[in-house]
Formats: sequence, structure tokens, C-alpha cells
Amino acid sequence: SLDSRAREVFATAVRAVQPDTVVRQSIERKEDVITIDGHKLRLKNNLHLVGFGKAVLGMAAEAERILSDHLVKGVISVPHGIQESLRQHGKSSIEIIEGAKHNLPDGEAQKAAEKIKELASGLTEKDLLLVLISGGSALLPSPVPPISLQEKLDVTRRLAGAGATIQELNTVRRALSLLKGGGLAHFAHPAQVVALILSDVIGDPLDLIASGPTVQTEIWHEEVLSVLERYNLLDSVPVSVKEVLGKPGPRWDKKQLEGAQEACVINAVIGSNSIALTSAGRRARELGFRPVVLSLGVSGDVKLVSRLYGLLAQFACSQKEPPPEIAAELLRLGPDVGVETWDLCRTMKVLDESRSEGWGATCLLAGGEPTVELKGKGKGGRNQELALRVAVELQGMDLPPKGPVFLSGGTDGQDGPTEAAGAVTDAGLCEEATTQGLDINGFLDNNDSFTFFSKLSSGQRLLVPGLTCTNVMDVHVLLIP
Ligand SMILES: Nc1ncnc2c1ncn2[C@@H]1O[C@H](COP(=O)(O)OP(=O)(O)OP(=O)(O)O)[C@@H](O)[C@H]1O
Ligand SMILES: O=C(O)[C@H](O)CO
Repeated sequence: SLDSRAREVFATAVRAVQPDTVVRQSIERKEDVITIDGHKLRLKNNLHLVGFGKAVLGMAAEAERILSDHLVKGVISVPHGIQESLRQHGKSSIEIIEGAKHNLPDGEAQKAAEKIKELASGLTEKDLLLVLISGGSALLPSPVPPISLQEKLDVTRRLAGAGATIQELNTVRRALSLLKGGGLAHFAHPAQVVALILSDVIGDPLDLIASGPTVQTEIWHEEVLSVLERYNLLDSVPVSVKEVLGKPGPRWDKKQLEGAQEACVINAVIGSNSIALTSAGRRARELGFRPVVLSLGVSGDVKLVSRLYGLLAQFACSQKEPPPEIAAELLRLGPDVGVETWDLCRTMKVLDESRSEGWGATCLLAGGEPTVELKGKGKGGRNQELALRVAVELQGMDLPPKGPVFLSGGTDGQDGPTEAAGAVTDAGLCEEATTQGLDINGFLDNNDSFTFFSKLSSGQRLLVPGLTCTNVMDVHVLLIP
């Protein structure tokens, strides 16, 4: 069925960015020489390892499998409750610290950050520091004194609550941290630093993923203050934060700064949404679809994003030339949902060809991270809410009986605070819900998409891969028969 093929395409996307796979592909070892991103590095029992983020446990296990004979010591900071799975790998030189409950920095994460800083600070020019990153700002808190952890947490939580983007959030985090914005690389100087990065930010910006601990970044205090001002937080931030932001000059002392200038750092993105979608596209082709990637940067409110997919489905499924109003609305919508005009035009051209030249079925793929305006108290996530809203958009459109089918899933396997990664929907969903006495609008108003999908047909439309141990944002699949 289309449903199972959509799930298969999603599973392939997730498989392509499994932490062990991406680490294996990124490290080429010949005896005592490793090649990473084109750089040759010699191992002399001088390898140290640190890491932080959701996927780091699997990345570390694979790095240790490949390099254990040269590995001296390691410390990784990982989310609570995911350690069980590494136990099977046997003896390890890597210390694992679980922290950041609910993705918020806490004492445990701070302890991990302190140990990582200590490990990095003790390295010499003979050493090699492998840094494994998959997001993880919350797992590496190291507030600039005199800011306390609680004060830093308070600022980031209020910013996130006010709707700040990850770019804005991490711009502020960088300025208040000793390890972010290149800090970790500074402390590791004069060692050679190699960071392997699994990207969870649109566009893979090195300085923002996990707030760029290995990317030397100039901190502009005016920029940070303007973010705080934008969210009306400037007057209420703690005195310590004002003090740090009021102080011109670098966050490190002079000696550390000299090192920073010469820091020897290689940053390599080894897994991303783009890699996941490329693999998904290949699988879609095997399953009989013509793949087309719409965009890697879908963002904005799920209401607008669902409209985008509804219009694209309508455009693709028109019997004759689609009315020009559809293309016009799509182009108007583009900037609000992070999709470039060029990408929309390219995609519409492919859909046009599929219809007029009989190319057959199409698999439209996209990635990114839309947002939900939380108003209700229900249980749900942005992927499930998007999938539900797309079904509402498709309702009543003049569509072929079997399709299109839409899937939205978080590649980490967890959509918001729910057990599902997302859901699979189609135009028939609304009737199905009505027959089962479920009022879609009621669930949507209460942000209760998980409860809705759990009740609908015994949860058959939910996408439940379990925790996938990786994270490259969300994947959207629209199958057009
Ligand atoms: N009831 C709900 N309905 C819809 N969305 C929700 C609900 N509760 C939380 N969310 C959304 O879930 C997101 C947080 O969940 P999650 O932990 O999956 O995301 P994240 O940490 O931003 O992403 P990542 O998957 O990159 O770690 C937020 O975008 C929030 O708005
Ligand atoms: O931890 C973070 O900063 C986010 O996941 C982005 O990388």
C-alpha cells in the first residue's frame, strides 16, 4: 500500500543517518593513519574523545570500535535514560554521564561539561581530540562566571518559551558559555581537534549546531542584547548576565586566547537531513516513485506548512492543467514556510511533467522543522499535528481514490513528548474520524494530536519506530499515485 511504502521511505531516511553508519563512513583507517574529511592524521596512542548529544552514544561506540587501540580516555554527555544500549559493547575507556532531563541543562550535564573541559585542557600538541556532536547545547552547560547554571537555564528557558528560534537561542547561549562558540577548541589547544557533527539545524550551520563548541565565533554583545530585547527580556535578565554582556572582550583569559588563534580544528558534518533524504529518494525510486526533494528547510507554523502540502497535492493531482491560482498561492506561501521560490518552481515543473508526460507516481520529499503554536493542554507533537492538518487540507479536494498519502516524522523517533515519531494520513482520514465519533477540530484546538491518532483506528496511522538514536530533524513524504 502507499501507507507502507511511505513508512519504508521514512525508515530508509533514518537508517542512512544511524550514528554508527555515519561514523564508519567518515573515518577511514589504514594501520595507524586515519583520514577524515580529506585530512590525514597519525595515531600514536594519543586519542582522546568527548561528545554531547542525542546520537552520541552510538557515535562513541563506533568510534571506539574503530580506534580503541589508540584511545586514552573519553567523556560523553548524553540524555537521561539512553545508556542501557551501550552496555552490550563491553569494556569502554569512555565515561558516560547522563544529564539534561527534558532537554534542559542540569547539574549532571554541568558535571559532564566540567569533565570535558578538564580533559580538553590537559591535552598537548601530541594529542588528538575527537569531538562527537549531535546537537547537545543542553548537555554542555558551562556558564561564564559569575553566571550560575540556574540563571543561565532561566534565560534560555524564557527565550525558548517566548518563541525564539534555535539561531537566536544559540546566539545567546554562545555568549554566556565558556565552552560554546569555539570554547572547547580553545581549551583543547594545542591538540589537534576533529569534530564529527550530526546536524540538527536547517542549513547545517557549524557555529549554531550545539552552539558551535569547536567553531571559533566572534561574540557581538549588541547582537545578543538585541535578541533579548526582541523578546522583552532585557530588563529582567539576572545581574550576572548583564555583567557578562556588559564586559567587552573575550570570554577566555589572555593565555587561552593566544592558543585560540592557532587552534587546529577540523569540523566535518557527517550526517544531516540532506543525507537522509538522498537515501530516502533512492528507496522511493526502487519502490516505483519518481523522487523529488522539495526543500531541506521547511519551517514556520504547521498550519501554513499543511496548506503548502495540500496545495502541492492538489497541483499534482489535477486532471488537466492546474488553475494558475494554485501556483500563485504556493509562491506566496513559500517565504513563510522556508521554501525558496526556485525550489517551488522546480518541484511544480516535475509534478507538471509527471502529469502531462505520464511519468507515473511521484515521491515528494522534504526536511526541516516546522513549529506549533501551543494553545491547548493536549498531548502531541509538530509532526502529528502537521499530518493531521494535511489530512484536513486534502479533505474535499478532487483527488484520485488511492492517494495521495502524507507522512511526517521526527528522525529521532520522538515527536514532542509522545511515544510516536509522527503519523501517516490521507484524504480519507476525516471520514474515518467522523465514523468513529472523533472531532478533529476539537483535538487540534487542544494540541492533542497524539490522543487523536491513538484513538483513531486503534492507532494504525501513528508512526512508531521507537527511539532511533539519531537526530537530523523531521522528514516529510508526500506520495502521489
Ligand atoms: N501537544 C503538542 N502538540 C504539538 N506540538 C507539541 C506539543 N507539545 C510539544 N510540542 C512541540 O514539540 C517540540 C518539542 O519536541 P521535541 O523534543 O521533539 O523537539 P525538539 O527538541 O525541538 O527537536 P529535536 O527533535 O530536534 O530534538 C516543540 O516544537 C513543541 O512546540
Ligand atoms: O542543542 C542544540 O543547540 C540544538 O539541538 C541545535 O544543535
